[in-house]
Amino acid sequence: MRYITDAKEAKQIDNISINEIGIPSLVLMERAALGVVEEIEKVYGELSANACVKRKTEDNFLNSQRCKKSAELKNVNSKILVVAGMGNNGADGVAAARMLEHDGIKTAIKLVGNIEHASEEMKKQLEIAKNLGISFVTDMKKNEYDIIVDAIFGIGLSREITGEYREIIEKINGSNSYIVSVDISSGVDATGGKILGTAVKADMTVTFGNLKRGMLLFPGAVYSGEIKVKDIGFPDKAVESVSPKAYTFEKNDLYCMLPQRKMRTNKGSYGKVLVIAGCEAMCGACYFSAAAAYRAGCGLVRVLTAKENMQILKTKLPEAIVGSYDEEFEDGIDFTPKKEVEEAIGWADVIVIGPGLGKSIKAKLLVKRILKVKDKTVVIDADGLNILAEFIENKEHDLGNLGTNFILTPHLKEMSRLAGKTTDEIKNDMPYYATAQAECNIVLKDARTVVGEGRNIPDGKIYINTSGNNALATGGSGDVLSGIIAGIAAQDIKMKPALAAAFGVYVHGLTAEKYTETKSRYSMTASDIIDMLQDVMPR
Ligand SMILES: NC(=O)C1=CN([C@@H]2O[C@H](COP(=O)(O)OP(=O)(O)OC[C@H]3O[C@@H](n4cnc5c(N)ncnc54)[C@H](OP(=O)(O)O)[C@@H]3O)[C@@H](O)[C@H]2O)[C@@H](O)CC1
Ligand SMILES: [K+]
Repeated sequence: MRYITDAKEAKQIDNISINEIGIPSLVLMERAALGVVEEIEKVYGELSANACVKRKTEDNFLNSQRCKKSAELKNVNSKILVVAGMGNNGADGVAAARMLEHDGIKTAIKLVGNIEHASEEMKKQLEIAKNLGISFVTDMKKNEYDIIVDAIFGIGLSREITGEYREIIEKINGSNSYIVSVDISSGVDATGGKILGTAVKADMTVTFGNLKRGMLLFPGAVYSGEIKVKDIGFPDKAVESVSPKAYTFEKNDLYCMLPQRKMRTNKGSYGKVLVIAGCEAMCGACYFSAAAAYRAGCGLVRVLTAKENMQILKTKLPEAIVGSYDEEFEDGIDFTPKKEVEEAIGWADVIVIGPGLGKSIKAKLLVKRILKVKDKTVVIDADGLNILAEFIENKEHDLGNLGTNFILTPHLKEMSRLAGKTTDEIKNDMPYYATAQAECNIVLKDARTVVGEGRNIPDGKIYINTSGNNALATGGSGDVLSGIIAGIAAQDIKMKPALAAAFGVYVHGLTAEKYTETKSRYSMTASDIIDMLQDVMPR
């Protein structure tokens, strides 16, 4: 598990490390600059060997790829230009320039901003650089440098970028150079990922201590390139006392998140998932969800679906207990769920409702019933969410009333209906909409899915997913996710629903990474996601 900080938390960690624990600011800065230099020298080595770097497009931002380029970028004088602002981000850049020169790589510095406003550390770094005779330039010629280091603004960016700052950022973006941003791309808001007027389109960002939210969330993610996190010596004590609200998973978490498979266990030991899904002639979504729950490791899956789907489900997924909710409706539209539905609800540890369920009266009555469940984790997905949105619109329900046992899995459009906001509003502040609107847990799905714990959960966390790729943009992918989350939650009913949801999202993403190691990202289907679970779940 890795912390992700916002601008305020990152500054607090700086502050505690320096002012309370007593690590000198210049010591941290020296390590930060060394971290930048280490990464630059790797790139520089490739450039010197006539390899160059392909600038990324939005589509392949997750996979910054180096490639051969024929353009003649080599310059006999200065190879690297550090563009430095007047704060400590600029100071990191000036320190890095000094170290690059020390290592024999010709480096120049271009200052931006009013030197009278330079921070104390910046003044010190400038003094050292001048004493060493590092060259300063006043102009930045296009394509003169192999590498440009963006050290204009870091986490101290506080407003829209205008004037000379804007001009230089546009010049940097218009160059052919490989661009390395120090700590965060200048122009990206470290908290929300917004672009404050303009921003540097980095090929690589070397960030210090912890990932910043803004470089993972859109649109900031597109401007960050490949991200390298450098440990510059912020003590754990400082990080823990700030206890950042956001986190992400890493591969080694796979082995500690799920309960161990002990020797003397049976199918009853790993939980029971009930999937209420599929309407007449809509069987696929139900199958995907149920099959994924099994592959995610739960012990038993039971399905309640439309009568017409039963045979095909029994054939395609013989492992599942298949029943129908249809019999329950024989009394007409005034029915209340009776035997089979009530019995199945009582049986389950975790319930999924919604995939392919349709919006019929039957579906609405089923959702209404499930919304009353209080004592088990419930995943509401797809049509379940659309029906819930309708209830909310008709004032029959309130998003705020759903308890902490519920996990909603909306994509942006579904969240827009649930929250009564535009998709742009949701898109621009995903952490807020994943946490602040409801008491329940929300899996807000996008290329960078955000999972939030309800607004009233003390110390509620936000999970920002970093696994996966665009191979997941395929029909049925969401149905599979609902099943994975339920399958994980069922194995440990004490696990917080938000944690099960976040881990499910992470595992779902890993399937795409695994798949595209050997196969085309254009070809992955929902069935492939289910199959790949065998390769990504712990052995
Ligand atoms: N603390 C430490 O020792 C360590 C810090 N570290 C490094 O320091 C970075 C944070 O440094 P920081 O706090 O000095 O902020 P930074 O990002 O340089 O920007 C502040 C400057 O920008 C200016 N400014 C802001 N917005 C503007 C705008 N739109 N347009 C124009 N100007 C604008 C602002 O001006 P002002 O608002 O004061 O007028 C001020 O001059 C961090 O990201 C990391 O790289 C590491 O070395 C580890 C140790
Ligand atoms: K920067």
